[in-house]
Amino acid sequence: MSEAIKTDVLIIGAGPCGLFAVFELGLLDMKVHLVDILDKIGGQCAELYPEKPIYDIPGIPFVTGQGLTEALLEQIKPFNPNFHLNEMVESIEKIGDPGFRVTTDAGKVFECKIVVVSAGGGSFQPKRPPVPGIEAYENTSVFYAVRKMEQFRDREILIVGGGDSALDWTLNLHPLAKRITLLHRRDDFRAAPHSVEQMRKLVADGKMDLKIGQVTALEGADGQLSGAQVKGSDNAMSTVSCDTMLPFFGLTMKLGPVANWGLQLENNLVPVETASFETNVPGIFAIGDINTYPGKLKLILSGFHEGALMAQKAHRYVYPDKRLVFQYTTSSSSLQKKLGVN
Ligand SMILES: Cc1cc2nc3c(=O)[nH]c(=O)nc-3n(C[C@H](O)[C@H](O)[C@H](O)COP(=O)(O)OP(=O)(O)OC[C@H]3O[C@@H](n4cnc5c(N)ncnc54)[C@H](O)[C@@H]3O)c2cc1C
Repeated sequence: MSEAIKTDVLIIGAGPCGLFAVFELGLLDMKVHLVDILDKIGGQCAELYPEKPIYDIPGIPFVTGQGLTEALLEQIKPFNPNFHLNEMVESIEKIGDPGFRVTTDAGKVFECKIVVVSAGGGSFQPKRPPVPGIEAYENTSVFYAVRKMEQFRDREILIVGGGDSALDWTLNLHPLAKRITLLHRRDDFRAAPHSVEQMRKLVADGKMDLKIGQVTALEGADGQLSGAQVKGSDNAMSTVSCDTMLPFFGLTMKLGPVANWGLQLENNLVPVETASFETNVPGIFAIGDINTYPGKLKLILSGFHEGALMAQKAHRYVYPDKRLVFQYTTSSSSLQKKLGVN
């Protein structure tokens, strides 16, 4: 087990509500680390609708999902939060009163006084392609994410999909792979046009292969892939030689390990009381889409409000001897100093 990272607050989920919580906690002098299973910051806004407009963020008539994420990141810059992406929080263990040891699937350990669960609808998990027996190859020859590129050096890789992930990994892994074949069900890609252009140039130069069709079966033994049978758009069958397959079929949200943390659950949501958004476990708070209470609206603005009230109660745990004085950012020189604006 690695040495524990010590922090005041560990936030699970770097969606908009987790991000704004960093601001509210930072104003009250609490240091934060955030963990997210995604490879990017912004939760649903960045993953599901980066280019769609949001019209109901108070005071901002129009902003895209990605635009909001970038604005939140700019706002929390003075507090220098630490992000741990591509990692899923698996377990939370009570070690103090309050005090918690939090462990990720990458073996990273945090020791913190407060946990804030801002896990949205749960963890984003990859969709499994409908190929019989694929489970037997998962994590040995079939991978749904690239955590370390080096792992794929000199591999004969079949990348399946037509979106940004499929195209980005085709281009990124191309220099170190033995050979890359990109397979998509039609010769039309949803990915950024520039990436598609680069991929087509590599194909034209004979540096990689492009196939149109769908995987119908896998060939290999003991979890080691040797090829994939492909049905072409003309129904002709062929075999693509490969030792590794990377399917990128999008993500779906599943509650995941949140269910195992000793938190009360109601229809896969975490009930909280509305003065501080604390859960049934003192010191663990839940904000944003993951929580439930009478009248809850799954809106970003609700999560912002929840984060502000959560920080007030969290302060009592982190600084039990300090009295909190309510202050406005417009008029408090101490808050402005923390924001680096005076
Ligand atoms: C298409 C669409 C349009 C929308 N439009 C609007 C709108 O106009 N206005 C509005 O207010 N809202 C809108 N919403 C809803 C809004 O996006 C959500 O309310 C908001 O994203 C919730 O934020 P959050 O931070 O609570 O959770 P999320 O954004 O869901 O982020 C949660 C994060 O937690 C991570 N996570 C979960 N479990 C774990 C774990 N165990 N370990 C590590 N990480 C974990 C997930 O990977 C995820 O990144 C829209 C949603 C969709 C899908």
